[in-house]
Amino acid sequence: MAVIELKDINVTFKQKDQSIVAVQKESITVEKGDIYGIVGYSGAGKSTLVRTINLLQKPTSGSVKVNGTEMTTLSDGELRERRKKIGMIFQHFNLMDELTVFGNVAQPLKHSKLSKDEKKAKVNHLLELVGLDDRSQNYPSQLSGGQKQRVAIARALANDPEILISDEATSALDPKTTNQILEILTRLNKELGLTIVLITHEMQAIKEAANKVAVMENGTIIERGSLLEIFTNPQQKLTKDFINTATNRDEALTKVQELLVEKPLATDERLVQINYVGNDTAQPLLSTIYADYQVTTNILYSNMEILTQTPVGLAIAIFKGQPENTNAAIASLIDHGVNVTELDVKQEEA
Ligand SMILES: Nc1ncnc2c1ncn2[C@@H]1O[C@H](COP(=O)(O)OP(=O)(O)OP(=O)(O)O)[C@@H](O)[C@H]1O
Repeated sequence: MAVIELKDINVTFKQKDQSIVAVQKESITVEKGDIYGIVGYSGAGKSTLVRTINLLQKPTSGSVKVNGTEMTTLSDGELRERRKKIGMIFQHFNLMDELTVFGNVAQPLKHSKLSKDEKKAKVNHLLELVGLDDRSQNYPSQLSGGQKQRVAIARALANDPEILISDEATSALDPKTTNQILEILTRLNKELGLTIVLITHEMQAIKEAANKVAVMENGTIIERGSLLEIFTNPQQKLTKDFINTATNRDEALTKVQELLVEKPLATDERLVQINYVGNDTAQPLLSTIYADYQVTTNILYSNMEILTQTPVGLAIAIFKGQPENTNAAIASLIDHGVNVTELDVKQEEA
């Protein structure tokens, strides 16, 4: 079931002497239970597009449906009610410094019909959900960045939202804390059936949490698909760049290239990148190419990820053998569904 349907969204910001097109005729559908990642560099239009979901940003034109209701034509009162069901978290947490952790989480419940005791129980339950029940009387200044973001998550859940929008929520955090936050979001997605839209400039974060991905550039989505599709068969250069960073392939290739300056390839050696998906890992196949073609494999780097329950592997290796044998070995690997790309020793390939 589609929970969010953005259709033909345009957002243009008019300034004195120019207009900035932030989102250009873009559509996106988010199904219930998705963790939908939107990745792109700063200025791509991610926040602007996503802020149209709760009309924090009014689209210049286009339709915004949440659970089938057109949001752009609601009265102010109706919109206020609907917005309560769409929680948001941000890069800089946006907590109120003068309120305790408890006070911050209780803030959205100020006008709710719950009794004082019910509110208290609810806030304590939310703090338990994010593992901060022992810090309820602290002030934000007494917390780490990761803890502040956990308070922000608890606050975003106060009105039992169906949708959580995470706008660069992990961008100010170190990698370990980022993973803790992403684990919390993944758990809330599973346990509460929370639909999450995750905006980030880091494909790594998408890889950890999302099941669907859209890549955005210059106000448009240039590529979209399931996490597995995007990681195993990216089409656009920008998508490939993001993935190469997220799988540490870029870093590994730079090291390999440095190594090859010291010890260049022999004439019967070739540098290759091997990609495979699924359970029949490339490993046994690489041993068969020695038996069948007398081509030896020297693996310089390898990385395996489990993406939505599917193993996805990447290796950088040197094949050594007679040229015609190496060609036949590569053809055989490709026949078996293993993707083999010859790498330029000096320069990065697109
Ligand atoms: N209120 C505004 N007035 C004018 N221009 C704006 C406004 N908000 C965003 N823009 C412009 O719209 C474009 C898209 O910005 P947006 O914030 O959506 O990008 P983003 O991909 O979310 O990047 P970031 O993560 O840096 O916020 C940018 O060129 C930005 O300068």
